[in-house]
Amino acid sequence: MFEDADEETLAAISQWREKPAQHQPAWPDPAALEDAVAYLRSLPPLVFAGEADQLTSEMAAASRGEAFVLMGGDCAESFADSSADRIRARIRTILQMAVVLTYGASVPVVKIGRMAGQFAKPRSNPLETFGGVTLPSYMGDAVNGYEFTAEARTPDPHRLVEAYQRSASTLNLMRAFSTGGFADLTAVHEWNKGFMANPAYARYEQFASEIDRAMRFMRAAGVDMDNLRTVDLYSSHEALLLPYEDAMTRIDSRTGEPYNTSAHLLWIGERTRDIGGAHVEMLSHVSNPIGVKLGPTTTPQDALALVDKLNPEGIPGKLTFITRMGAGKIREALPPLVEAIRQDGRPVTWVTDPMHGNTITASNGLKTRRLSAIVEEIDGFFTVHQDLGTHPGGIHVELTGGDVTEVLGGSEEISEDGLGERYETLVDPRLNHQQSLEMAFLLAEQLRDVRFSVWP
Ligand SMILES: O=C[C@H](O)[C@H](O)COP(=O)(O)O
Ligand SMILES: C=C(OP(=O)(O)O)C(=O)O
Ligand SMILES: [Mn+2]
Repeated sequence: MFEDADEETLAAISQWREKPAQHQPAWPDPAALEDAVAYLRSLPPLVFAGEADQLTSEMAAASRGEAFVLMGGDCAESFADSSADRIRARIRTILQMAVVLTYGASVPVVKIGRMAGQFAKPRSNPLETFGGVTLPSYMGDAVNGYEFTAEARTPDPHRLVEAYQRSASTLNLMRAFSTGGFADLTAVHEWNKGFMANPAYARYEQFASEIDRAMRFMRAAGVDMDNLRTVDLYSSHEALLLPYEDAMTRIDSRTGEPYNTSAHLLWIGERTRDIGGAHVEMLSHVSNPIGVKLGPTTTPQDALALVDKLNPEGIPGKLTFITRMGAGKIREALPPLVEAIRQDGRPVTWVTDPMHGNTITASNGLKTRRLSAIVEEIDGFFTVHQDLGTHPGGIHVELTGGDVTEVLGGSEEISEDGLGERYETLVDPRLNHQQSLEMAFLLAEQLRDVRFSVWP
């Protein structure tokens, strides 16, 4: 399925080594890093080239307004939370949201987990000081431990191998859950009815009962519900750790093209999207669908340079811009980028990340976000695309399947005082299960007003 690269291809893939690489851990033992990378190179791919191609074509549909993308998962996955129960809860949340969004948009929802590999984080500060002691910041379980001790915080390359293993077992469960009956539309709909049983969500009752009627109609009209028992669920993560991503880059024997086999879709973070940097160089050589986070300082020239580098031929679905502007900035910051890309003509899939531009510090010092700001950024994203006649292609969110208290607001209001109760995230605050579903209902109401291009 995958074969050895010829010299020319290898040389092309390796060009990232000549470029400046931001946000790489200071590995104390380079020989141990090399050993871990050599071992990873000998391990099988986690995803297959044909699956990545399938996702490219689905991202292309989203760029044309014929599908809507839902990407979601932890800010930072952890080894401890890659248990069956936690993975199942996250997948269940994504599936429940997807049903609501599918009804709202009346187009297929492309489901992508921010999981099975989201184990590395860029940090604002490489060092953290606590009680007079300064140590390396936590950079994700693929690099170091969260515990504030010198031992845990020292980057350890064995963690790269564990990240691969955890990714493999997570992906195995994702595949099992998406095809083994867990994703059955009828069952997912029943879970949503369970959510709606809480009077806190009474304002979504009408929408939920419309979905219920649609389900009854499908059954009455003779739709074979047995055909609606499986879904496609893709994996994605930020391609941050270059040696790991390089080790997972393999040659597809069908086409001779390199693919990053650590996930279906890889994205480049806001902090590493420098056009002359190693991350952009690395992903310019693989055939997967690629995302790039774009913050409010992005210029139209930056966006066009990324298209030139990452999708010079304008392959539909190949390049997704994940904008994370902030609720107060998106209405000014996004239009010039969308205009420039439209004039250029090469297709881009536009996705909104309404989380990372809306991070605040609560009075008790915890990092948080307001659900109202998240919803406001989504609203700005839709408004900009509606005004320009372009397609809002999807949403990228940080969420978890559990009942955490990390994001403020929601109908089961989480206040600043309640934040500390179950604040479990290792890096950024995530929507809990209920807030995720509530956001899906709010978004679905908005999607109903969007004119998707498959509609007559
Ligand atoms: O998503 C992650 C964070 O926004 C990023 O890693 C920076 O976090 P920090 O400011 O806590 O370092
Ligand atoms: C670090 C992240 O985002 P960004 O690169 O947009 O800041 C993230 O998605 O967790
Ligand atoms: Mn984050």
